[in-house]
Amino acid sequence: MGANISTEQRELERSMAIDKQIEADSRRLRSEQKVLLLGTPGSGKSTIMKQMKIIHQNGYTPDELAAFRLDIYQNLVDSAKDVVLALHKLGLECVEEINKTYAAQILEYKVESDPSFRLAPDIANAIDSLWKDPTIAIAVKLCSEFHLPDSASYLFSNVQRIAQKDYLPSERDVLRAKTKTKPAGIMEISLHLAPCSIRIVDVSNQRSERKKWIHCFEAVTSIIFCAGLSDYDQVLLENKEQTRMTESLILFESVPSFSSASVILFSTKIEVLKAKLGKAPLEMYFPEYTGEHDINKAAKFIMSKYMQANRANLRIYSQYIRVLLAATEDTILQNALESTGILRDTKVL
Ligand SMILES: Nc1nc2c(ncn2[C@@H]2O[C@H](COP(=O)(O)OP(=O)(O)OP(=O)(O)O)[C@@H](O)[C@H]2O)c(=O)[nH]1
Ligand SMILES: [Mg+2]
Repeated sequence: MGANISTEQRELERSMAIDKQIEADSRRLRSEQKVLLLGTPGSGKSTIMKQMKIIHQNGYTPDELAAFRLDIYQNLVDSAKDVVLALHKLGLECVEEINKTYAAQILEYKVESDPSFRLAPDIANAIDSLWKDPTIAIAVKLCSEFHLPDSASYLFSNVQRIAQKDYLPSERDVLRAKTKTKPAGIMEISLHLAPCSIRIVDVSNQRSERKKWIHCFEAVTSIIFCAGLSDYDQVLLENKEQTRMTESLILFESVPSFSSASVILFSTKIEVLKAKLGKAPLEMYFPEYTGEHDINKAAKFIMSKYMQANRANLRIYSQYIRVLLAATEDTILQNALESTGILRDTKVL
């Protein structure tokens, strides 16, 4: 009899524990917001994830920072190779004779995948010298077909620090690097911001393999759509007829076919737009644009193109106005999410 009571008692306790767990789970699910980052490749989705980690999760540990070392070397060397190839393509020659030799060296150089690999001081000097060649400054300023990768000038300016033997990437370096993600890789970050939890999902390689990641839309509360403001003059490698902005607008227009969640339209790369307006006037691409080099007018105009693409009348919260207030590019990278309040002000969600 005693044994029976204790069995019943155990059953009851188990059942109560299960009920408690179900209740806790459903409370958690009710209060959990799932946010999906959407946007064309290079529009800044992973940079937002990194920002979240820095702002809300105490940033990166030294081991985590060290894990970015090879990516940063790779970004630096790839950007230098891009510069050399762009000079060749445009028929531009370096002013300094030595830089012609350095250019050849850069094209030959390979970053190895071994974690103990360190950037050779010779190659750092070659990149440093090439970057300072007067031809580059002229091409950057005047040549609309000379596209530097977004973080190239930052990485080139820091090349000697990056090439130090004991180099440990800083958080700023991490934000500037394009990290190699697995094809169709899905990254998630969970933030506990009372009174609710927010799970942000970043799906890389959204240009292809849509079938594989479309399930990420299930139960999505909001979508953060990243719109690169500087994309208007850049053609796609895959399709020379289309600019990155056209591709982005097409993706934005297709959102309602797979989700009815509210959309936060988040503009990125404002400082890249600012640097570009002089040499690639917006009116060359959109004759109806009349704002000349005014950064506020240009950003507003580009965002209006997205608003026009919102044919299904999604609920859109545009975030560019406050982002525009940030003056320098570093402030933008560091403050973009804080200033927009996307995650601090849960009412936005
Ligand atoms: N200057 C500047 N660079 C930015 C900004 N946002 C992103 N970047 C840079 O743009 C590059 C691409 O950004 P990512 O965040 O990797 O782009 P993504 O949307 O995740 O790209 P995929 O993973 O290929 O889909 C990186 O080098 C970033 O540092 C911005 O607001 N300003
Ligand atoms: Mg990414």
